Amino acid sequence: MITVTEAKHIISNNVTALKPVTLPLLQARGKVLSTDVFATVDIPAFPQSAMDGYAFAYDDLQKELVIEGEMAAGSSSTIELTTGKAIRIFTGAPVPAGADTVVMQEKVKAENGILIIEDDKLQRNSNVRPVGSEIKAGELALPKGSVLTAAAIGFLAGIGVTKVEVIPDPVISILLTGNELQQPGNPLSYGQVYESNSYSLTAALQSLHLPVHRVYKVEDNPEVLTATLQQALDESDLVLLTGGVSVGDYDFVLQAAEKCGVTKQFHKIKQRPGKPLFFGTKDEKLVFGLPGNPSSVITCFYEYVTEALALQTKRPLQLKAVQTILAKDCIKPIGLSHFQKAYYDGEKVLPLTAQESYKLNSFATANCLLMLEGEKEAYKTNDPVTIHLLPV
Ligand SMILES: Nc1nc2c(c(=O)[nH]1)N[C@H]1C(S)=C(S)[C@@H](COP(=O)(O)OP(=O)(O)OC[C@H]3O[C@@H](n4cnc5c(N)ncnc54)[C@H](O)[C@@H]3O)O[C@H]1N2
Ligand code: MOO
Repeated sequence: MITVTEAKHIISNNVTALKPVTLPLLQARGKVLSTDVFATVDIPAFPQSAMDGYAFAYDDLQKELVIEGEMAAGSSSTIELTTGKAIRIFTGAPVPAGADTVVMQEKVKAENGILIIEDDKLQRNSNVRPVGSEIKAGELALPKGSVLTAAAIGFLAGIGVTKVEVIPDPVISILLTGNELQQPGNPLSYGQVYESNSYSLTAALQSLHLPVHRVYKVEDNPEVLTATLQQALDESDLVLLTGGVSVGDYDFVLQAAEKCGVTKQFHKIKQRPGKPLFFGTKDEKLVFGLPGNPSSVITCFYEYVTEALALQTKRPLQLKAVQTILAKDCIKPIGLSHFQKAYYDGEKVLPLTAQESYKLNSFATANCLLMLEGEKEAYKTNDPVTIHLLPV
């Protein structure tokens, strides 16, 4: 069995970023640019008024100015202001040639077509946005590797970009194994359990803004599992299997993966929950065999699958680590790393009850995983510890 750190190293050494695709701007939110984006035009493309008011030539500041004409936003008029004149102007409108300064309408008296300026702070070029002051044609707008936030999308639209080259979302399939699984909403027959792993995985992916391509449900039959895994691999960049990775007579995931040409990278980690976690690769495609217990599935997703997703997408998808202190004494199993469901109040972390891997009841109220690693077994109140914050 390998350690948590070794398992994470194996993942980082075996996952490559997905091939870039070109997408319409609005489909690229949250994705990472795979090329630099340059501006092709000056923005603003014309000297632009930043206020509703009057445009004039600063050299005329001391003169009595005659108001003549009007420039609204969107005006294509190319009139030129002559000396001694001011023009009514609105925010976003082109400042006409001959004018270089705009005074806010709150700081003037405009009577009988004559403008009297009452603004002692006014300077040459006040309230005029120069051509290219947001960005100039040919300048770098956003470098390769930028995450496209809402503001980045708006910025690119604002410089006229309509498409971008980005690292796409991976195509993710979930493959559930187990004859005992029953869909929630149906009555449970004796021996059945409600299928919950596809729900927690789909929701965890949703919180990372990643869609699920398809959920397959397979009975514990090696031929059917192999054929279904093959189909899922053909369609996907990442396959998440749940259940069937342990040593039972009905645990067929490892042999199905081998038959599909998946190279085993690791199986079994010195940890709880999720000891029999499997990770394999087929070319650039990834396969995780998540141990079926509901708490093992979601813990392994957060601790390992997010690492792989971060490498496939170049997005910061891993859980955020925080150093804190324990709110009470706790123990962990000898020789295993323990990811405990816990609650962090901003000052201390409280390990919760129900740490067994078949239970989700305290996980449902946890907001972090408490990482108890290495050989130490007993921890005391106020001991320093690391936690991983769970996304909502
Ligand atoms: N002899 C041994 N037995 C087990 C070992 C071991 O080392 N030696 N390891 C145990 C550990 S630890 C884990 S974790 C589990 C993992 O087993 P599998 O991955 O093979 O999972 P299953 O046996 O298929 O299922 C385990 C458990 O989870 C329930 N389950 C499965 N899928 C779902 C689902 N979609 N929704 C809800 N619940 C699900 C399933 O009914 C079982 O109760 O192996 C231990 N055994
Ligand atoms: O690894 Mo298993 O999750 O301890 O039950």
